[in-house]
Amino acid sequence: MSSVTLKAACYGKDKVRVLKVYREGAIQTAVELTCRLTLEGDIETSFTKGDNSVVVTTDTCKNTIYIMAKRSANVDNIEVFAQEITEHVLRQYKHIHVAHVDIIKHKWSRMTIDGEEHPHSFVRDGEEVQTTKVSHYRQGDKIEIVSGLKGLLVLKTTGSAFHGFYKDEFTTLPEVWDRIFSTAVDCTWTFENAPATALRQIDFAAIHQNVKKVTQETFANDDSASVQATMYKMQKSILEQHDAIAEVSYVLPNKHYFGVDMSKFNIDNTDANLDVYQPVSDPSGLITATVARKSRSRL
Ligand SMILES: O=c1[nH]c(=O)c2[nH]c(=O)[nH]c2[nH]1
Repeated sequence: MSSVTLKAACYGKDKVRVLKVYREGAIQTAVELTCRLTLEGDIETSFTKGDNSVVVTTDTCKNTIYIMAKRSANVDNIEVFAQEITEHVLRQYKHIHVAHVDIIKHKWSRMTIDGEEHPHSFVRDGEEVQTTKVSHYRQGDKIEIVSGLKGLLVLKTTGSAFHGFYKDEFTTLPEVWDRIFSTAVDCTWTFENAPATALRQIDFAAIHQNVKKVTQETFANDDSASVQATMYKMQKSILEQHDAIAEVSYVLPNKHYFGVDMSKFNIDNTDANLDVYQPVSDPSGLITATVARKSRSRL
């Protein structure tokens, strides 16, 4: 008898890149995605016995993504497109019990030419991407959706302080009442469990747009005591505005900008005269938190 056991297994195709063009008369729209489809189920024997009869090939996973993209009117709506793929997989392959679809949507914004939106030309105006991970379980037809925005680079030149922190013999950081605050926003939000039919009704695009708006508004308007405190305000606001969201996580690097020391040149670049900074690519601070609703039973 074997002394080992297959504890978990999952496989599929990653980095499947798709561009779908929607044509409505002269107006065209470009949607570019990077997709991953991975499967779980009665696939143990493919690992333990070399039995490929249970393997829906990773090549088929790739083809599934392309064919679903061909058929779908929702490629732009990544949470819905992902659910279309998971539904197909669970319907088609009875021995597959969980289908995971991860999608990254790249930015193609319509060009404005001579003040007019161009019908078929687009520009990558920022590296920010939209993401989703949809996990669809055959048991109970349960669908978990985690969506996100990543790579949104922001900076403010005042309205950020950091003082009153814990000090000991290792502390050298000076307290500041006015500093640069810059971060690359990585935010994910998990949807409340709901029947598959209800999940299809959620306006995912509107939620994405509003999470971005709240993130930017809070970043800009908050008199920041720390990255931690500003982040929590973003999370609280998102949960207050969206009943469909169960929890929100942020990963925010604190991209440091330090004043350049010009004392050797007899130039004052401190306090009220501080206006030349050195951006420091590393190390950076890293602040993360997840905020969820208090369970109703504890209210
Ligand atoms: O907003 C901040 N939070 C920290 O925890 C921290 N630590 C640090 O050195 N600078 C900062 N800034």
